[in-house]
Amino acid sequence: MDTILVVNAGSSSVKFQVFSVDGRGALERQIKGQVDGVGTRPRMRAADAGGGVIADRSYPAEQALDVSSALGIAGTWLREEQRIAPVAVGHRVVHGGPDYDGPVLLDGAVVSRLDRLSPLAPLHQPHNLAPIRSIMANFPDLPQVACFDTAFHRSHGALADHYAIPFGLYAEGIRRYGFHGLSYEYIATELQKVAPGIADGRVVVAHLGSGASMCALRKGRSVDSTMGFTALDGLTMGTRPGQIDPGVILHLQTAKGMSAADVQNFLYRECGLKGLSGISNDMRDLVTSDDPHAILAVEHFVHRAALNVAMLAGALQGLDALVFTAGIGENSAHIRARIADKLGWLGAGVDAKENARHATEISTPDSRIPIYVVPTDEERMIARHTVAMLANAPPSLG
Ligand SMILES: Nc1ncnc2c1ncn2[C@@H]1O[C@H](COP(=O)(O)OP(=O)(O)O)[C@@H](O)[C@H]1O
Ligand SMILES: CC(=O)OP(=O)(O)O
Ligand SMILES: [Mg+2]
Repeated sequence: MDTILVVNAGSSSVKFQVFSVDGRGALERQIKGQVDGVGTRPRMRAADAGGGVIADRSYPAEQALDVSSALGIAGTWLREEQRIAPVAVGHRVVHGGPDYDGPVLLDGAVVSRLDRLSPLAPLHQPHNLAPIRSIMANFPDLPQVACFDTAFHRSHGALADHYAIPFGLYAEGIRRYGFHGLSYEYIATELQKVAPGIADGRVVVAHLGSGASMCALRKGRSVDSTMGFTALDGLTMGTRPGQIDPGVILHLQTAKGMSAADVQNFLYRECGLKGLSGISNDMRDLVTSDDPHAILAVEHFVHRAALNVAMLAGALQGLDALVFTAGIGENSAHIRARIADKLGWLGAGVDAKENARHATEISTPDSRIPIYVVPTDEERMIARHTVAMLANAPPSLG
């Protein structure tokens, strides 16, 4: 049986999965792992097909100071200890720019083109491309497929896609792309199974992780999202501010003499939960803290999330369901309850018991809006795209 490796480098973690694929293209997960706590408490964990732990290792912070080192840890373990020999590798690549509305088979020219988008996703794109280059150098015949966060949002209409800036800049690629599209695409397919009654309705999906965004789905397609040209806009995030008046940036440059590089570092690494709390970018550290700055940071996250649900409900002209997913959305009953509480005026209500056990449906029977928790699986989505790409490009299989 063939094996597919999937690599998903996020802003604070490296996730990977190994799938077996049978002759009909059906996928079965063999290994699921991640290296997280990058720069703070690096830890690699991996489980086998049955969910049994096959690795759980902690590393000194200086051994995984950045996502590249985390990629090295995962790669060495997969190669040397698990002896993985995949027939193809699927990668999450955050930014596809205006050129890509679907997955692409990678070669040197495509990688160069994607590299030009690195300034638009400095926390992700370089880490997405690093393993592609390294695999290309060491295994030049191994097919590699890039799957983009932006692709699923290409269904947006002009109103969602344009900024109110001179029209010609759109053709130069200055658009509201949206991100986390692989997660939303997966959730859209999952909803057909777990909540078929609402899967074709108007759904806001809240992908709340280290990077956080929301997507307005209508009939399973993205019609709007809180992120735009880059993954900076929208919600309060771990280290990114979310929505911010561009005047603040101008002020930082003119009054405080910050360079473009300073501002980039500030916006991607020093803001959000980390900047507000002065304590941590990790929601787990903040929800358990009674420090007033931590309390403000959590309240800000909740407030902005609730405002954005209402904004996207406006884009959808109604709301048939709200779905929570990703690290915070799947694991923090506390944050879910607080966001839902702020949506009480819309008729949203959370059942404390169902929420505490992370049930699929956590709303009360009389909630006007059904609320779901659906674990995302960007890697499985990437594996599906990779298998489909190989089926359409059989020569690469060899
Ligand atoms: N039990 C929990 N309570 C609160 N936050 C959590 C919990 N588990 C995970 N998280 C949050 O999830 C975030 C990671 O989410 P994830 O979707 O994996 O992010 P990314 O893909 O951007 O690295 C962590 O930063 C952490 O704050
Ligand atoms: C686009 C983005 O912010 O991704 P992540 O949440 O994985 O950092
Ligand atoms: Mg992620």
